[in-house]
Amino acid sequence: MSESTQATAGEKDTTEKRVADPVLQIEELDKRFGGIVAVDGASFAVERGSITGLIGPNGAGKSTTFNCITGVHRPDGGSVVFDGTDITGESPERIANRGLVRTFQIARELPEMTVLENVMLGPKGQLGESIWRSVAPIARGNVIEQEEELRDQAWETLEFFEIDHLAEEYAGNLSGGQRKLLELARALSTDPEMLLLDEPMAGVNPSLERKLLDRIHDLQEEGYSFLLVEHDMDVIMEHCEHVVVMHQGQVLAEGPPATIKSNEEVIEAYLGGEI
Ligand SMILES: Nc1ncnc2c1ncn2[C@@H]1O[C@H](COP(=O)(O)OP(=O)(O)OP(=O)(O)O)[C@@H](O)[C@H]1O
Repeated sequence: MSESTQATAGEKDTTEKRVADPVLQIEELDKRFGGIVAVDGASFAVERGSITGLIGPNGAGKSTTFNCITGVHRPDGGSVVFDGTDITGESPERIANRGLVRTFQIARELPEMTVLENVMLGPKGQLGESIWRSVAPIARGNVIEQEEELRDQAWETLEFFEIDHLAEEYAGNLSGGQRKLLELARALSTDPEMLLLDEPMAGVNPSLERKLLDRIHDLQEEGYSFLLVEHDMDVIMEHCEHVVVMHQGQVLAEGPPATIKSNEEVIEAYLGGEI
C-alpha cells in the first residue's frame, strides 16, 4: 500500500512517504541543547506493522529523536503521536505503558539476576515483592498464582528467543549477542505494540544476528511495529521496508531501501561513502 506524497510546487521531492496507517507520527520535532540544534523540524511516520529504519551519519539526530519519542527528552517543539494519541512530553514509564517500548530503556539488564528473573521483571502490573510484604495473607494466593503465570510466560519468551538454555545464567555472564536477545525478550515481555530498537546488531555475531532478525520478522508477522536505528546498512537495506534518513537534525529523505540507496543527497550526506 504505497502512496507517494506530492511535493508542493517548486519543492524538490526527495521523499516517498508511506503513511496509510501510521502507528507513530512525528511532526515538526525540534530539540536543542543550548546552542546545538540536535533535531530541527523532523517529520516522519511509521506504518503500522512495518520494520522502518532510521539512519543518518553520526550526529544526525537519530538518538535525540528516539529520546524525544520515548520521553527521555522533552522536545522544544513539535509532536509525537502514538496510536492516535499525542504523547509529547509524557514520562518514559507512561509511554512504555502505552506499548511503545525501546530496548535501550531496558538494555541495562540486571547482571546479578538470572536471565529468567530479568524477563519476569518485564510485565506490567505484576504484584511485586513489596506488595508481598504488605498484602493481607488472604491475598497471597493471588501473588503465588501470578508469580507462576509470570514464570510460565517468561519461559515461553525465552524459548521463542532460543535462550531458554541460559535461563539460570546470570545476565552479567552473557555474550553481547545473547544480551541483545535478552533485551528483546525483556522488551517483548512488557506486552508492547511497537518496539524502538537502538543498534540491535551492534556487537552481535552473524549467527545470533540471523536469529535476532528472524525473531524480529516473526514478531512483525504477528503485527508488531519496529523503528530501528542501525549503522549496518546491509541490515537496513535487506530488512526494512521503509527507511527514513536524517541529516543535521532534519529528515533528508525517506522511502523504500532501493530508492534511498540511489538517492544522491543521501549518498552525499554520507560523505560520498557507500551506503
Ligand atoms: N545531551 C546532549 N547535550 C548536548 N548535545 C547533545 C546531547 N545529545 C546529543 N547532542 C548533540 O546533538 C546532535 C545530535 O546527536 P545525536 O546523538 O542525536 O545523533 P545521532 O544521529 O544519534 O548520532 P550517532 O549515530 O553518532 O549516535 C549532535 O551534535 C550531538 O553532539
